[in-house]
Amino acid sequence: MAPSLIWGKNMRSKKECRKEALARRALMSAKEREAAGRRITDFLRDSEEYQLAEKILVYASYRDEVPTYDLIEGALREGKQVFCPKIEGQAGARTMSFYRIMDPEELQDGFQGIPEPVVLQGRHYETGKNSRDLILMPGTAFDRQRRRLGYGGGFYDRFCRRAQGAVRIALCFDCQLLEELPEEETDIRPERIVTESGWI
Ligand SMILES: Nc1nc2c(c(=O)[nH]1)N(C=O)[C@@H](CNc1ccc(C(=O)N[C@@H](CCC(=O)O)C(=O)O)cc1)CN2
Ligand SMILES: Nc1ncnc2c1ncn2[C@@H]1O[C@H](COP(=O)(O)OP(=O)(O)OP(=O)(O)O)[C@@H](O)[C@H]1O
Repeated sequence: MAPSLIWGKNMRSKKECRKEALARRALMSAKEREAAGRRITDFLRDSEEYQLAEKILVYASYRDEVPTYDLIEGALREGKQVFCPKIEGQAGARTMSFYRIMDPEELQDGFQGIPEPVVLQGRHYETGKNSRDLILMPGTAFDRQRRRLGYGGGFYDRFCRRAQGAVRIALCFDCQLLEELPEEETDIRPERIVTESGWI
């Protein structure tokens, strides 16, 4: 069955939008990325959502994504519980779970070379009553209506549906913002987006 699309006139495909935003992100220098990452981290730390959250579900950044290692270390130092995503299951039936880490060294290269948490007893994040838990979402492209595209796995869309009570904030460089993204009914928008220029 074809997915139901809320498709405007002349709207570009998700694939094209991803490609454009990723190409723009790749043009940032390491220095620019680092400086922008620091500003994003500072904005986030100042937010009520971050300060109130006891549990933070955060992607472990890889390649040229908005860096999250300072955030992870800071949150651990402050005594927050930090969980990172892991892709589990065989092709065709992959799902995303989160596992608690106590130290960034507990992350090891996993799915597609992304750093993932080691699976240990008692570390699994349970979706259910998740009020005040904070999900920090990665993404490839965003727009000002807070539409979001990831790498195309649908992992965050599926996970966020199960973690209804949690607050969703996406981390994004300014250059990843496009005019208007296509959206499917299953896409879940973050409640806020933070870039190096501030909040959307
Ligand atoms: N740092 C980080 N961790 C994360 C995510 C993320 O976006 N960033 N994810 C967010 O979901 C999940 C991993 N999702 C991924 C989904 C697809 C591909 C990927 O490489 N896809 C192939 C082609 C896919 C296709 O054929 O459609 C590619 O891009 O070449 C990578 C990661 C969980 N962990
Ligand atoms: N809750 C869901 N139930 C069933 N299928 C879904 C759900 N969410 C997304 N999908 C499907 O998964 C596929 C990939 O979705 P999409 O292109 O939106 O991923 P993405 O948002 O880029 O990736 P991610 O969420 O992993 O960052 C699409 O075919 C979409 O219809």
